[in-house]
Amino acid sequence: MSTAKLILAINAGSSSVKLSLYSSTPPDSERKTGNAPCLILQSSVSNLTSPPAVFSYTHTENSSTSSNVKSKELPDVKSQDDAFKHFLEYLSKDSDLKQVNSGEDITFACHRIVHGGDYERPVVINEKSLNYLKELTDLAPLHNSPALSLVQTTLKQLPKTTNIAYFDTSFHTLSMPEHIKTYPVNLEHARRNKIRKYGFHGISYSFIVTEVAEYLKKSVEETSIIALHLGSGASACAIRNGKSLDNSMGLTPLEGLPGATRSGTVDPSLVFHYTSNAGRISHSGTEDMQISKAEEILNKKSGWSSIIGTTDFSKLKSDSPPPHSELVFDLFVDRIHNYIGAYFVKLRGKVDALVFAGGIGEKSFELREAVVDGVQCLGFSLNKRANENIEKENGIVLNIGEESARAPKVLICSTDEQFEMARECARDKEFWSKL
Ligand SMILES: Nc1ncnc2c1ncn2[C@@H]1O[C@H](COP(=O)(O)OP(=O)(O)O)[C@@H](O)[C@H]1O
Ligand SMILES: CC(=O)OP(=O)(O)O
Ligand SMILES: [Mg+2]
Repeated sequence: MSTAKLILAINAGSSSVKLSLYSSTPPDSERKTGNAPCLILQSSVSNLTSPPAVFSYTHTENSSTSSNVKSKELPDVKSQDDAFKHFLEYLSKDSDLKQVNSGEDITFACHRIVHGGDYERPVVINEKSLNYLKELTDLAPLHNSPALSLVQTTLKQLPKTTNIAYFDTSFHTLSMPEHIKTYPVNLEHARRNKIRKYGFHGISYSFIVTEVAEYLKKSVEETSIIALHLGSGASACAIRNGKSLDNSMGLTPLEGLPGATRSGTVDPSLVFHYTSNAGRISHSGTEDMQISKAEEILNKKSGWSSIIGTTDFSKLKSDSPPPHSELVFDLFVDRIHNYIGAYFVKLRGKVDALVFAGGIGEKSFELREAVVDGVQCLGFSLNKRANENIEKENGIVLNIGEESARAPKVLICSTDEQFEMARECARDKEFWSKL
């Protein structure tokens, strides 16, 4: 009898929901590494911030099944929860997927929850942990609330499934030094109110450093990189000897690089000049999310979409780019340079690679070229042909740098937060022992 169980990994991003279904046997008591989960199905709903939303659904073992969907527009899907419900309904009607007869077949649901507060590792979702996470919703206004509504939907629709929360913050929490985590404000007040730098995209950075280390044939503990996760939310991370040293995001995912709808770092007094009622509660806040007008503007009405009118970054280099496209492109490259320069210094120049990831990092060759062009002084150099022809290459990590024994590499990593959660889940004896 097979002991394999199904793991559904759910990644609610700010503009998308990405879902992957895996099968996995229980962790091996002999081997520490556990078993790599085996991918059965991949699905996503993207463009949630530039409707209509687009649905895709692919059986990995059966490329010819009629259940597969390449890209279908879903005009009625407006939120992450709508997207998840659409996926669950589609899955329940998919008679070609032999491994799933009903929702009861899914043993674990791994949820990406962006803000985990003080949680240092993943946690089973129960009343206590759910209440704690609800208290954090205001600290990740674009993420925690939608992700928790997916948790509620899972609890309702898949009542037999064990739900586990994985946090973007955990990767940074234990290793980021105190002087980097601390904001220069009254320490007592900051401690009482849990005000510090948390850092985000940690599930992605954990995946990236593991895969890059394997590519470089080094151990994770010997691998130091500057990683850029550039998607609807964008951040940079300095990883020293496999661990997070610094991340450009802060108390919330607003700090640092600009995003599709987020301003990133601005002079903090800008909010008082921008609107005189900045501190009032926003009308778009819900019962679960009490955000101020200033937070709403900086999180949802800023970023490049506020300048070019779309959250679709690929429009910047299209045949008819919107007005101010060049300004937005140059501004983004400039802010990325700020972090590469700073992190190169923080890593004392001991950098194995500059790594591009996320929707923009993986797809925009123009952005990669402009970024690398500006950091040649640090020894990075690009192979333009390789950079422009990555579609022809296979592999999770691709080299787009000029070959040189001494120079740091320039890499693209197809990041996979769903796989990272499933991989962690597959080797966690504690979670399996409670089944
Ligand atoms: N070919 C492309 N060129 C440039 N940007 C792209 C391309 N395809 C997708 N993107 C951008 O990637 C971003 C989404 O990245 P992703 O990491 O999937 O987002 P999320 O933050 O929702 O997880 C969007 O801003 C989208 O415009
Ligand atoms: C933390 C964050 O910004 O996530 P995403 O890029 O998925 O929106
Ligand atoms: Mg994302």
